[in-house]
Amino acid sequence: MCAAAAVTSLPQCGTRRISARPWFSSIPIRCISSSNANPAVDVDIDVDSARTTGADSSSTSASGGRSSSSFFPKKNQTLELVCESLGFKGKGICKAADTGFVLMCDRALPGERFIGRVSRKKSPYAEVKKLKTIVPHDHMVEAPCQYASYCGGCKTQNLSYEAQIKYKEQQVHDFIVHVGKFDHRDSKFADVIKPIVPCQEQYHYRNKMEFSFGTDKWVPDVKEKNEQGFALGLHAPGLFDKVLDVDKCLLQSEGANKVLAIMQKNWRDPNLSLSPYNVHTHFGFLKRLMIRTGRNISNGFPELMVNFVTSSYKPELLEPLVEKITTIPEVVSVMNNANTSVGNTSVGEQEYTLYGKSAITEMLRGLSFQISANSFFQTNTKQADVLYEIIEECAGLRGDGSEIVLDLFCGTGTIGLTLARRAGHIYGYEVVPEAILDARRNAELNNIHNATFIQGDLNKINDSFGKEFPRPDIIISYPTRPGMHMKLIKYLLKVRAPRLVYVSCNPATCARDLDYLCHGVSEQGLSGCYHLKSITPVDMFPHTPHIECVCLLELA
Ligand SMILES: C[S@@+](CC[C@H](N)C(=O)[O-])C[C@H]1O[C@@H](n2cnc3c(N)ncnc32)[C@H](O)[C@@H]1O
Repeated sequence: MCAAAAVTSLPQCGTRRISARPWFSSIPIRCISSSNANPAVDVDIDVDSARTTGADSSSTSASGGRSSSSFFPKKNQTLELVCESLGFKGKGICKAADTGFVLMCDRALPGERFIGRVSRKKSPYAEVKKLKTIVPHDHMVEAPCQYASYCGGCKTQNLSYEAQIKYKEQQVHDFIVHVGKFDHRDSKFADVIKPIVPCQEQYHYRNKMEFSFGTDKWVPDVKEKNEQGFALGLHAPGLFDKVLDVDKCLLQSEGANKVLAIMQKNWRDPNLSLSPYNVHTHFGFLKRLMIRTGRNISNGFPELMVNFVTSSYKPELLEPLVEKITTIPEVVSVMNNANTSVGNTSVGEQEYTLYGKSAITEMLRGLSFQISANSFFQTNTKQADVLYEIIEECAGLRGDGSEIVLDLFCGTGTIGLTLARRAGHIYGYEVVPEAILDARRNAELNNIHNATFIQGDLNKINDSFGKEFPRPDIIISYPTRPGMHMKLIKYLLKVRAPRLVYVSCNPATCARDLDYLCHGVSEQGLSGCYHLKSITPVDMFPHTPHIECVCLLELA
């Protein structure tokens, strides 16, 4: 078995794209030659050798005992399958009996035996839609949310939390081995991958939810044309124009649910003449409802911001709703982002305060942060505290005020500011100008004077990057899901900061970037210069497939 995935040409973005091939977590793989590889998919796995996987041989399939290379199911073919594990994006990984051919099924959970129909062929695997469960999955629990089985948000609510985190931990391990090319047979490997840090609060942990208004109410399992009617809720999975009407979401705070309930009771009242925005005709007024939960920094009580995203500015139309929702004492801010564009964005061209303050506050690691309607802020505050504590431990600042910290992808400056107390100076880098303004404001709010925030695109850096600040002793890098651009990898390998803390929200691109930093990038003539000291998976979002990781790298 080869633990390495194939390396092919670098696409334009400058880094290998990682295809979401989650099944490799549990099956033997072999390298594919770069000449055979799809140039758009730079890390790929051939499942040819998957015959020995131990897929449940008692399940029937159309394979007839052939190898996976000769077996390829037809579109619409029905198969009886057993889900073996959970992969990337939370899809269930199944294998056709005898062949090991991989089929992925949304919402299939480990241990579940089911009938599935092949919906999509995507060599070298296929996607399956579940038709009927024959034997339920292992570690089954009752999902407390009535929408859990079809809302796109919580895919694993009816899988015990212990099992959820076990599969997340497994995924990180497998990406590190198969994409990152770290040798799991190495005696030190077991110490490098730390146990996943679970989330103490598995419900009501989100401090921000965005609901859509829609003209097409989505009723699950009704094909194509759905029940007509207006809806306020969450987009049906994969359907931008259909909205699942929800009156409660168990991931948001109790206060936010009170707001949602009042909205549901009132917004359709014909006397208010409110219309949801139609994404096809572009008529209609109400686009989105965003509810944010923060905390009053003087008394610690929750405070709520409600943000209406509308297609025009007509405060008189919103007034009756504002009156109703402000009867909830926690509501301290009602905002209106008016957006005339046809795009699906919640950021308005103009922002108006309809009631109270224009920003709410929150505490993180003892610091206060201002959160305005469109500010980026970690969505699980309590677990962000835990994540930042791990980051701080990894950063290992001496605390003598001498060290320079570079906080890449700094957002509103939260990580850097929490480290500033023990650092000489913090330099934060971020592409969104508003986030930089928030970061500067947050520094002021906390009386922090040793932090500088610089706006810039880290995908477009050149050789002069790094001239604005002294050589860093510690670099924190927390990119978005695509991971780091090759230009940034080159900079990191050139500047050789003694300590690098890589925080990731995508274990696939995380593993790729760790491979670059530790083993080099042969196509670019770059040698790796780091040792992976530890990787700590952190569960920030129970019931969803998301996983964060904090990786500590030290100069080799
Ligand atoms: C995962 S968030 C981390 C934010 C922050 N460090 C925190 O802990 O809350 C990633 C951040 O990277 C920023 N970002 C995305 N692409 C970027 C780019 N090309 N250059 C600089 N910043 C970027 C995003 O705007 C976002 O604030």
